[in-house]
Amino acid sequence: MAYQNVTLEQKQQAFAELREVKELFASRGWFPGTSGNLSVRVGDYAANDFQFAVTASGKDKTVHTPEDYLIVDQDGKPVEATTLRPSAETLIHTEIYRLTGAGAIFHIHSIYNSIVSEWFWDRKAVPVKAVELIKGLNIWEEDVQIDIPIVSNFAEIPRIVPEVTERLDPKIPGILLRNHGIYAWGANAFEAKRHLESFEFLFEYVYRWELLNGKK
Ligand SMILES: CSC[C@@H](O)[C@@H](O)C(=O)COP(=O)(O)O
Ligand SMILES: [Zn+2]
Repeated sequence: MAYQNVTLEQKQQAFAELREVKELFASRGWFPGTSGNLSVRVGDYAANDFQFAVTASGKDKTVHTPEDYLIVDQDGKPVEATTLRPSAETLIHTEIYRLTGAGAIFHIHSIYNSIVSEWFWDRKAVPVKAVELIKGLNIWEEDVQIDIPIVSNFAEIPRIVPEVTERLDPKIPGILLRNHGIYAWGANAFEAKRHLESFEFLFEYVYRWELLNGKK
């Protein structure tokens, strides 16, 4: 099927949305050393007619330039001739869109998400029990325990994708890469941001809890 290319208006709107999120996350120190990447979907998931706007690879995400974003297709390939390279991790975005129908996907590296992903690697998931911010993930059961999946962090991104396919839990809007960072998503940028903030709160909570208790 031939996909409709996004219109100029859709593209400008998607880039403006990414810019706003990028600026906020940068102010929190969430893009150290050019790490992190962001995307928003443009078009209709149900009709399988969409593309997405994604951050260009290797850019300093604490500044704004005219070369910060580009539009890619569902295989992660630029839809227009450009010298920009999409994020090196675009294939993870394509797989998350395919599996979830999300409207936005945000990836950041933080000390807390990196440490807990390594600390709980033997379980392949970070367990979190009965912390109020679990509700920020739209999970409302009382005293619930959630397990946030962790996948391997291979240098070759295509090797990570099958683990994402296998381990992604439709109830949990995020997945950790071991000693690397978190991918969080939502129906739109507002929800993806709420999920990411909730995850980061939970990771700091778990880290401090483990430290207090001194054991797994
Ligand atoms: C420079 S450290 C981070 C990268 O290796 C990568 O993990 C990352 O998050 C950013 O890659 P990018 O290609 O800029 O989207
Ligand atoms: Zn990364």
